[in-house]
Amino acid sequence: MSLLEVRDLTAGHGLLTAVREMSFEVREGETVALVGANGAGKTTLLRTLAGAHHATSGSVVFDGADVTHLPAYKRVRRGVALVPEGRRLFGDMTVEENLLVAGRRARPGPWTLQRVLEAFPMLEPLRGRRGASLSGGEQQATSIGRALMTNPRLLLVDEVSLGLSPVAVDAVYASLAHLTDDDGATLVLVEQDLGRALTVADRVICVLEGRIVLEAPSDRITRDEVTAAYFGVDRV
Ligand SMILES: Nc1ncnc2c1ncn2[C@@H]1O[C@H](COP(=O)(O)OP(=O)(O)OP(=O)(O)O)[C@@H](O)[C@H]1O
Repeated sequence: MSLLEVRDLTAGHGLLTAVREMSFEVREGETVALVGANGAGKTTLLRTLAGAHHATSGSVVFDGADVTHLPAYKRVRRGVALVPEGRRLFGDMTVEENLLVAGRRARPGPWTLQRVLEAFPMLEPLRGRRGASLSGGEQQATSIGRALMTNPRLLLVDEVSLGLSPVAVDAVYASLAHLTDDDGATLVLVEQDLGRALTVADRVICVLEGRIVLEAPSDRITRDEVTAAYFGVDRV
């Protein structure tokens, strides 16, 4: 059974429709990469799945229950966690405090402060550092760790690589691989780097102007085919 079922989902900003009648499913344990140019609607889609943005029409079914009209905090309790674009840490709070705050209303589950620090070894020496003083990669790790503290069944990660050095991207992906391989986590992530998306994801969904234009298992699609869909170019 699918963990997530998205049916004809539409969402927008005022008069602008950013997500147009999107339908797709995500199975438990699967990693799905959302790719598409800037402004294609990926962030609006993730925020709508998390309940941080209102759906105009269509539905979001999580673990068999319709959550379309549930606010974000209630979706968190059911196991949906969003790592937002820009990371949005509490800058004046330490890494440890950022993690503990997220854990306060957590679902019961395996993720504790200790476990997050084990999954992201780079955070252990930074426990007492303020969020605002961290590098981009350290902030991204803290932001993912914060989402894990809620014990999610579905982790939505926006712009994993944005603003990170190649070394930091590798470190963050190593931790994500650990989550999917060892813990069977279900991931939907936005990734601008197509090569990376095809490597880490089981399936790639390409979005163009708010619509899904290509959906395929990563091992049955070429980078050229994704690039063509990405730019809306028809290749014969
Ligand atoms: N707060 C907002 N107010 C008005 N329009 C918005 C807002 N956020 C996004 N949009 C518009 O909605 C459309 C989809 O944007 P969205 O951020 O979801 O795309 P994206 O694929 O995530 O792009 P990016 O990679 O730049 O984040 C764009 O046309 C964008 O300009």
